[in-house]
Amino acid sequence: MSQYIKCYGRVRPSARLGAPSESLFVGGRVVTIETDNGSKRYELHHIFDSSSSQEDVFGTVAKKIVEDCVEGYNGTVFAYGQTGSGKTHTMLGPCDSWTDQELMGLIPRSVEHVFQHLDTKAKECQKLTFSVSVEFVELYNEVIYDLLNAKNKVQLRDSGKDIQLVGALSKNVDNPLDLMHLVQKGWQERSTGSTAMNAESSRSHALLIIRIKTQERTGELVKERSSILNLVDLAGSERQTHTKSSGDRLKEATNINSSLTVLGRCIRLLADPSKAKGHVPYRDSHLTHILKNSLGGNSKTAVIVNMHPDRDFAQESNSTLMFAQSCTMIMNIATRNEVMTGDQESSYKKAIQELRQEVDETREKVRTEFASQLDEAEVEQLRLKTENNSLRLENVDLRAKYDFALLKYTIGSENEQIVNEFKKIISEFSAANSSSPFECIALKNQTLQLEIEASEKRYQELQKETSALRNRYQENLDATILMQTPSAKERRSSSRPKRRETQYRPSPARMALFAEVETSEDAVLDLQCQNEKLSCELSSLKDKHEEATSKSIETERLLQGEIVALQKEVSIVSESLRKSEAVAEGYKEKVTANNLTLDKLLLHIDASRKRIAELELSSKESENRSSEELEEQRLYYVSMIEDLERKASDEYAALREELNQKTLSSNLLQVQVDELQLSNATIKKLNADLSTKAGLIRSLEDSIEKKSQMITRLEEQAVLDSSELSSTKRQLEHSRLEAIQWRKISEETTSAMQTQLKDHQKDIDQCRHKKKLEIQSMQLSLDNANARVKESEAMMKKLQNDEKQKFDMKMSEIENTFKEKLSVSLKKQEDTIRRQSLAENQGKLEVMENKNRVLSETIESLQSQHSQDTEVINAGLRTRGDRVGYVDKLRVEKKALEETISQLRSENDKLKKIMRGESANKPVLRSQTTKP
Ligand SMILES: Nc1ncnc2c1ncn2[C@@H]1O[C@H](COP(=O)(O)OP(=O)(O)OP(=O)(O)O)[C@@H](O)[C@H]1O
Repeated sequence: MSQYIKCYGRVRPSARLGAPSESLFVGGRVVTIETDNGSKRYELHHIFDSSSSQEDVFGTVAKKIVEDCVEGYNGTVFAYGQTGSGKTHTMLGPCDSWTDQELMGLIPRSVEHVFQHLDTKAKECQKLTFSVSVEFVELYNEVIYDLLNAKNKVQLRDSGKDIQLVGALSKNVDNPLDLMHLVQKGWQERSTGSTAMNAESSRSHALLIIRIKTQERTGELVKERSSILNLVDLAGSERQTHTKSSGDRLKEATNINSSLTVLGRCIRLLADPSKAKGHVPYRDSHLTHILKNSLGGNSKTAVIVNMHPDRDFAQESNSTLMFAQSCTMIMNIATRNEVMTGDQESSYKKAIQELRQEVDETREKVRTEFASQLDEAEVEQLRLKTENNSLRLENVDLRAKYDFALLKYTIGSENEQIVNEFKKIISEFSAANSSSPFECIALKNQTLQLEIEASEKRYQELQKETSALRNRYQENLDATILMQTPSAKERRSSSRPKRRETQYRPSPARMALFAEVETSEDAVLDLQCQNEKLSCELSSLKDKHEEATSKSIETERLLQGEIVALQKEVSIVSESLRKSEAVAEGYKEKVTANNLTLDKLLLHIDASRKRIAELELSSKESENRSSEELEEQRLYYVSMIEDLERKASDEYAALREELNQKTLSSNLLQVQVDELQLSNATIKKLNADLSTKAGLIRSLEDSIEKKSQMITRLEEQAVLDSSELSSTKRQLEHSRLEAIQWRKISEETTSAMQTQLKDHQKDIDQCRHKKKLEIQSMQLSLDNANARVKESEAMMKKLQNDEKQKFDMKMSEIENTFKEKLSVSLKKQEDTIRRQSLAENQGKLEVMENKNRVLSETIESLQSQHSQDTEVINAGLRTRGDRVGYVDKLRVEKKALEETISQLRSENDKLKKIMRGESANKPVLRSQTTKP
């Protein structure tokens, strides 16, 4: 991670008594300084004014660096400024204040925070162990002293990767108090002195080095992190005139100034991008050498520049601010110092297994919770059912009472009383069933109905009575009429008016009858009145009934509506329940689907990780192979060239010796020439080998190209994976939104699922991030390998060309000199040999010719003897046995003679060969000498 050095300013309170004359004006990130040459404006990461607290400074400057240190990044904080500007105040705090929560400086706060953060991490992760060690040194007059060990001298060793303090005591600590005790002890040892500006001025640069190591175990995987936290309090950067120093103080100041000058030089170079990659003179001073990694290296660095606000120090403050400005331009590349050991694959597998187990456990928990809630709901349902049953029973009881009352009522005895009793029961009933108005009204209705029926019955009875009385009255009336009406004779004589009237006098029985009729008529009238009253009552009752009926209908309607609404609600609720069940099912399915996707993703991640590992392995292998091969080739060629050089020089020496001594024969020279030819052939072969190796390198490059393509494909795959992930995320989000609408259980399930999935998501993101980092690192290593291969190839080619050229030149030189000398000596030798051999062979030839002559003479004599013998044999050997014996004897003799002849011939041939050989050697030698 590359980032610029963070630079902060801090202005101390004015030291002047009375009216201060300040030259520094702070405004957030900007500070304006008024100098003799006008006002200047500087912008840093933050400027702390004189009212800023120690806590503010620590929180802004060092807290994050300390936390990053615990996470494996190197960190440095150093204070720069003129003497008395508040560097020690900022870094350590006022004298003996490191237990004062308000005044303690950056070092005690950092120490406390390191342990706090480590403890928190250890609590979060049970398998985390850590160790903290501390070194404390000072740099005084360009010598490093150990402040923890009686100011022993310390040497610097630059391992390339980091700077080691050889001879410095490193103390292990496990709590902030112990560490601060060491710091306090060391600080007392520090070189201080009194100057004109500070009674207790630091005359050395103090370096507190805290080394943090953490080890985190996840399954088989062990993650080891190590980091260094440098807390530096520099000596004052002032000019000598201000300190009014002399003697030792002056020497100290000169040394301080020289080291700070080197620091300034390094920073100026690092701040200039065109020069930053060039040579930076870190080694010119111990201070810059120790801070090498903190300036443009592997560290997260913060600089605090301390300043006096007073006008007297404006120039110093200005140069301090210029230093700070340069620091803001320095780029550091901080990387985590982390090493992973153990079986990564199995640890990942284990982690996945643990996650799966967690998922299963959460699922089981949700399931049991859901089941318990269902049980509770069932119990509640049961309770309601029993309550309902008891109410029903009560209702039945009341109905029985009501029926009894009704029976009594229908019997008709004590109507009013029964009605009252009935009403009482009804009211009781309605009181008991206050929750059910519908039933109450129905009962009231029924009561009224019964009342009406009773009234109707009474009315009918009365009507019957009335009709019976009316009949009786009619009968009586008819009888009276009969009695009053005269017979036909009488009717005829009825024309006689008054006489008959006056003559008719009713009998007493008839009079009684009349009276009875009159009473019955009165009774009928009474009854009619009663009847009318009753009909009135009836009509009013009917009205009431109708009213009650309409009311009951209305209520019934309302209740029906309510029932319908309730039923609807119930159906909605049951529907929603069904839906939520379906949704829950859907969730379950989604969970399983998500799990499957997760599994797939994990598998995919596994596969890609394996692929990456394979690729890494193969790239490493190919890298190793190519580097090994190149190394081998280089060594081989170097050895070959050396061999050849050696051989050539040996040969050259031998030849020179031979030439000087002139004793070796031309055959040996011929052999050497042949060897040289052979070596030429070997060189050609080597050239051919080189071309094949170049082909091999080209094929390696191809394979690297292929691998990089594969990496891009993997990256594309990762992008695809991420899109897949985002779609899964969207799905999950949608599901979550759906889930919010439903019941609490579903919400809980969803939230549980969400947290679960978030965790997975986090894991997946982490895995993706790791994968990306791995791919990046692989890419980097591949690029490096490519670059190295190319470099080594170019080097090899150059080397080969150089060596070849050298070799060719040497060879041609040797060849030329050799040929020159050889041709001269060969000519001489040839002449002598030719002369000698001619002389020798001439004599031998003569001898041989003599021998030949003798032999041919012998052959001729033998042939003549043979013819003579044949004649003798033909004449003398008469018997077959004689002939055979003689022939055998002759054969033996012939054989012996033939052997002698063949010997002589071979001798002759040899001589001829020698003769011919000499003459055949001549052109070869000549051709060698004349060849270019
Ligand atoms: N921000 C501040 N608030 C209060 N007092 C301060 C502050 N800064 C410095 N001082 C006081 O100023 C005096 C000098 O400060 P300090 O010793 O820290 O300076 P220094 O830069 O370390 O000097 P030197 O380089 O000579 O060691 C001390 O008495 C200190 O308490």
